[in-house]
Amino acid sequence: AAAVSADVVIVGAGLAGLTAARDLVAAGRSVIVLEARERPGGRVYGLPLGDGTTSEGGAEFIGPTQDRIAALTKEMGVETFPTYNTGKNVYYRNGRRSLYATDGILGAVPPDWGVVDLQLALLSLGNMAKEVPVGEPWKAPKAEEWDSQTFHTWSRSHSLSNGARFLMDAFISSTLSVRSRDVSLLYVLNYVASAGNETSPGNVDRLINTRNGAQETRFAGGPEQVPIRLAARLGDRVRYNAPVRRIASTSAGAAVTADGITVTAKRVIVAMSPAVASKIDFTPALPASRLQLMQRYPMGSIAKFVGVYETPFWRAEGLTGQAIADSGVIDVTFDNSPPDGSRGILMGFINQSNIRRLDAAPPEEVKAAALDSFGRLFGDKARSPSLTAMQRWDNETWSGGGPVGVAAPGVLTDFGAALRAPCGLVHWAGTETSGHWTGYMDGAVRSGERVAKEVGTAL
Ligand SMILES: Cc1cc2nc3c(=O)[nH]c(=O)nc-3n(C[C@H](O)[C@H](O)[C@H](O)COP(=O)(O)OP(=O)(O)OC[C@H]3O[C@@H](n4cnc5c(N)ncnc54)[C@H](O)[C@@H]3O)c2cc1C
Repeated sequence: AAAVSADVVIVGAGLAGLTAARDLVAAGRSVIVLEARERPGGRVYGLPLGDGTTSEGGAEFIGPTQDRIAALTKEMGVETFPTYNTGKNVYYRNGRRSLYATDGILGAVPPDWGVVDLQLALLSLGNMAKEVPVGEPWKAPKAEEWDSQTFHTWSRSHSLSNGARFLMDAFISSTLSVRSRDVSLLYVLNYVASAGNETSPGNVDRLINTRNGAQETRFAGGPEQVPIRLAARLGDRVRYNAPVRRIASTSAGAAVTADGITVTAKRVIVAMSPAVASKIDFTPALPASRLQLMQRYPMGSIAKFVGVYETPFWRAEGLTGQAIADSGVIDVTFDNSPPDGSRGILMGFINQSNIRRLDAAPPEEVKAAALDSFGRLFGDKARSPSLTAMQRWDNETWSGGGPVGVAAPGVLTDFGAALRAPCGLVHWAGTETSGHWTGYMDGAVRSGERVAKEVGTAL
């Protein structure tokens, strides 16, 4: 095995690790990045369609106030374009398909019965989120109370109609890909609070909307162009196929052992979700707070399915390509066509419950179920794409699910501070550690910038 030494060794070449490497190199430090996969980007991935092109298989969109990923995108010379959003959205509920406009005051929320209840509940959610210090939800005055219940418990304490209940759960599954009973109310409040920047406080609308929200903008050539170009700039500082197995710290420094290479360094940055970091063997053992946090911060479950068509035919029918459904394996869709619309690509999310049910199903079975969903939502033409592809994040060893790690009741108040607190020579990054836009690419970049400063000061 090769033996290398550097000032800092970074574990993980996702956006967080690569950003930290960029900043440390700029500060004159020597850096080695060890990446388990054969590619950079982690949860940002160009899914091969089988004809030499790709579609967004993981992260896809950015939106207003996501300033740090926007700046990095510009720095890497990657172009962006607006998500296709002209026309009506499809709402499929109780076996009925209806169409709705999204330019009214409800934005992306379908006008179901009970939408007034829903708006009142969302309003109260927004007001509670204003009391949450971004990135430090455990310091909210009512942290104990809010972290003692799931989002499900809280939402049911409002006299919500069936439609409003469905949409409340859809809000959680479409943003976190967990069920609303899986996640603490405090976690959700922090997620809302984090959907902003230093000058514009977070709010629910910015999380869920396409126009003026987190789904507003896409990347020409896919967002993976950003980590690919950043990794290329870092050159042979980034080592692939190097899963880190062990991190040992002594008074002399740290030794990080990966398959095929050992790196000794003054400081270590672990840049990944807490659940994935828990696979690494740490010597001496991590403090209990951190070890236990890593046992309590599971990933959501999610897959993305795409179908390729000669044209984006739904556009000609006055549809955005966006849908919300209460049945079928696909519950949310988007138009993933290239910027010039030269062909049509429809993308469907397969949420936590649906992908879990299909856990052992062969790909053909998932494909048939997904095409059935597309057909119900967008008509028979949607049943016969020329190409299809699927990315099942739950099957990815080095992600363990997606899009983000979540916390059940009690975790943030009792263990949250361990998300970012350095442990000896080991520092933590990854979108889960971010204040603003935790869970998003922007949060990953922010965490990389924060940890580079932290380590720079410590060196
Ligand atoms: C389906 C899906 C849709 C999403 N949609 C969006 C979206 O539209 N917009 C948005 O902003 N965000 C979206 N996200 C979230 C976004 O992808 C993440 O927030 C972000 O990419 C996380 O970056 P990271 O660097 O923190 O972690 P990761 O990308 O997970 O990077 C961690 C890296 O560490 C590597 N690694 C893990 N273990 C080891 C080890 N032991 N040794 C060496 N390397 C290791 C992994 O291979 C990976 O490369 C989505 C995610 C998914 C899955």
